[in-house]
Amino acid sequence: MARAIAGLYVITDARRPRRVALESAVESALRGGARVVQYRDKSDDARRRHQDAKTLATLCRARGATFIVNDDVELAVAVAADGVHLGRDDDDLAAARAALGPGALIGVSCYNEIERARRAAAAGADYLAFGSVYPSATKPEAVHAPLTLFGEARHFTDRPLVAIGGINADNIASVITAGADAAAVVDAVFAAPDVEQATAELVACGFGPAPD
Ligand SMILES: Cc1ncc(COP(=O)(O)OP(=O)(O)O)c(N)n1
Ligand SMILES: Cc1ncsc1CCOP(=O)(O)O
Ligand SMILES: [Mg+2]
Repeated sequence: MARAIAGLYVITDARRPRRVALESAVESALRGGARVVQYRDKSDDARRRHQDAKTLATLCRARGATFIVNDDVELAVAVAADGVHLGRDDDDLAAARAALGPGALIGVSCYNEIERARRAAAAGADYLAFGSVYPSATKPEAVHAPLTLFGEARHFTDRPLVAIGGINADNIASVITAGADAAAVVDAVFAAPDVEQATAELVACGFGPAPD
């Protein structure tokens, strides 16, 4: 069943612009064990963004994976995504909830700010993301978020906690041990020469063998 925020959470890389390549890369990530897919594309090519998001929404639905659109509430509604991810420069949570409805999954970036997480949880966020937990080549300007935030946040919310930023096979176990329910990655999956194998390795290192 779709809609859970747990396990390996992969985020697409708009530096790989072709739709067929994008679709096949995401398909490989799903075969490797990714459970959540976020479509992240900062371009202003609305037509491509709509086509890509529609393609990935269909793919994720068929595979039972959760599909999230980054930033763009309108696009999430248009392609019937499972939800949207919002940061401090994006729509606010109440507006997104009004547009997407009570069943949508709305994730909120909390950076390294525990008070922002507390407010987002109280306002009804469905998951909270902290990062960058390690230096990120995808977003080198991101603030550093210490792993202690996951334990702190667990005191006031039972919502899923997501770690993001510079996560790879060597360090993914550390973020799960710290209390993250999901690990979000771009490069560790989509910059890998073999996307399926890289995904499977991350899943094995972070979440252990799949149950029978
Ligand atoms: C799962 C997840 N966590 C954090 C982010 C970052 O969101 P934001 O701060 O809005 O930055 P951009 O991704 O929009 O550059 C994310 N996208 N996903
Ligand atoms: C969107 C975002 N926000 C904080 S780090 C990051 C990028 C994560 O990408 P990578 O897994 O390649 O470090
Ligand atoms: Mg954003």
